[in-house]
Amino acid sequence: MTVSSFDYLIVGGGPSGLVLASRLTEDADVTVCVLEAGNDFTHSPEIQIPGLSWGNMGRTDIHWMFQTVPQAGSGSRSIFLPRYAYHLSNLQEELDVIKGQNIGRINNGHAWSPDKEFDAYEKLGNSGWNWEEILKYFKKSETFSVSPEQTRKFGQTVNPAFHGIDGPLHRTLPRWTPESRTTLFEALQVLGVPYNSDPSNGHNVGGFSGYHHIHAGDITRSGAAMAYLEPHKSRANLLVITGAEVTKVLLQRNTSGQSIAQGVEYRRDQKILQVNADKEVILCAGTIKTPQLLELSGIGNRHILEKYGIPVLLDLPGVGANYLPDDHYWTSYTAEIDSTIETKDVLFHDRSRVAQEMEAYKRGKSGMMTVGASSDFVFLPATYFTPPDLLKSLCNKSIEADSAGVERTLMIQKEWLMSDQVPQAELALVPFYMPATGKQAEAGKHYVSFLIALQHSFARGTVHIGSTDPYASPEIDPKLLMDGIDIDLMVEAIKYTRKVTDTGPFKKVIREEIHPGTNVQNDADLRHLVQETIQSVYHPIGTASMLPQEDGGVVDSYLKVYGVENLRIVDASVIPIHVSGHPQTAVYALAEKAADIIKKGVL
Ligand SMILES: Cc1cc2nc3c(=O)[nH]c(=O)nc-3n(C[C@H](O)[C@H](O)[C@H](O)COP(=O)(O)OP(=O)(O)OC[C@H]3O[C@@H](n4cnc5c(N)ncnc54)[C@H](O)[C@@H]3O)c2cc1C
Repeated sequence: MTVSSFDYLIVGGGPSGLVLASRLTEDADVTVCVLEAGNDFTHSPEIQIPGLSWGNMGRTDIHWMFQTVPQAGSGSRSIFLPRYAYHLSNLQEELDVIKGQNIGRINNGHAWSPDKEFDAYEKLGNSGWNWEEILKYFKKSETFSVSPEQTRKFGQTVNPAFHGIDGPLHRTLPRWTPESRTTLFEALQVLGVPYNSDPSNGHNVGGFSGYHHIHAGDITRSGAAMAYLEPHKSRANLLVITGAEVTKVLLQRNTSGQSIAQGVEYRRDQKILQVNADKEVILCAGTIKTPQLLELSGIGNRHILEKYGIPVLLDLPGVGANYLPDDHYWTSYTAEIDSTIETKDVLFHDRSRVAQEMEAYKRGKSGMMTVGASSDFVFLPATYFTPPDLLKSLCNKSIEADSAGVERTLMIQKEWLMSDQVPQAELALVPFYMPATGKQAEAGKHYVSFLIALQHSFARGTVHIGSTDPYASPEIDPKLLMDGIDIDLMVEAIKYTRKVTDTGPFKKVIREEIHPGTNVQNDADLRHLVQETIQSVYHPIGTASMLPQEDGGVVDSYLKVYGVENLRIVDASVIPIHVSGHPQTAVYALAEKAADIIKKGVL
């Protein structure tokens, strides 16, 4: 067995792991080793070119192909829940129970969340975690660029109060927008939904064109690997080992009985190896794998560990417990539209058009390949799309909570339900055929779809080991739609989407509703449709929540695991409550702040 040692061992090269690796090795005297199960795809065109990113969906070499356990609340279906692996590049994709890998990961990381949502971290007992603080780190992570033409088109400038100008990650506005964007914003105006020219300023309600992690210069995707790792790969104090799957944290007890993390065990090329941490082991393995690693190492709910014969080093019932499955689980609306309106459907049916668009991308950095699937969004508080009586009755519903922390997050979410400043539903405009069920598009026809997603699901599930096999998937049970609130909100959000497409300018271009379909009208049918079609957008959090220990927390506000020395968690699993913006930007900010905490020497 080969053993070596570093100051910090980082388990997982996703966004959080790579931010930490880059920031900690700014000090040449500090040594860091990143162990990542996946491989490095940073420079492959499928990762780099925004328009090709969707083609990565389902690639087992890039993703951990997780699947949930069958969901009683959604037709006993298992929901596909991919996770990126080896985030040395930053992607986005999905699927079933093995792993794929990709170091770094790139997404539409959006900071679009209102100040109130981040302030909730502090309200839950995490001192120093609030909007002002998170904004500081958003800005540290970002270089935001807009051209004069984009300022004219989107009404947005670089406002240094809310945007960074020299951070590692590049963000910009889309170069190509679908024709249906204008139709959408006109219809919203008729309905009284405001246009929001900068949803990053702490107020994210309304319709807007989102900015993406794309380099404004060469229009390639800007993710953790490209932004945080590539420029520093040659640092003598940084080692990144890919294809290294960590199987457990090595813990010892000192003479006073305190558990101390000493290193990790990992598998690479069929060999089992060990590496030691002189200062800390930092878990950045993500919401699904971090709780699994803790449990396999003897940290977790005593009953679960005992069930699998794992010696209990620390009884910490919060591990794997506060699983907030998705802030954006979704169904869809799809309709055929007037064929004079240009959509991306051409890319699915016309090879010569694909070649033409690739050429436009290569030569002029223009056209459909400069953007991902969706660039235009509507963020709606429930007060915009839910009748007041229904809202009141949803707020009065009681939901079972298995810890004080969960109970408090649910209370906060109920307050947000009544707020006209906290969005509850996102409609993402998808300019092509994308129904949530598998009907086929007809070649030559043009379609518009909306991904209709909830932003603050009330579901609370679990992620626990289902065996002692470190290479097996943990049991993922999001308990989708079991809370009695989400399904009603979803039904109302679908009705509102129909209202948008039935309004003025949109109504004129709609030919036929394909999904849900004109035969699905009453609430009972819509509820059934939601149960049968709901999908994940792959934004899980919370399985190692930052909360007071007595409230079911796993880490304190310095991200240190309660009751263990030298073990920290810095990834999406510590986020205790969802924000309405897509989470990746929050993860970058979290990791930037964590790096400062560690550098300041908070042990
Ligand atoms: C398909 C898809 C699309 C998404 N789209 C968006 C989007 O558009 N916008 C957005 O904001 N968010 C998006 N997300 C969510 C976003 O990717 C996550 O919130 C974010 O990546 C979380 O970062 P993390 O560092 O916590 O964990 P992860 O990104 O999950 O990184 C964990 C890393 O640890 C590695 N790892 C895990 N276990 C081990 C082990 N035992 N040993 C070694 N390495 C290990 C993994 O391979 C992975 O590289 C998407 C996610 C997916 C899966």
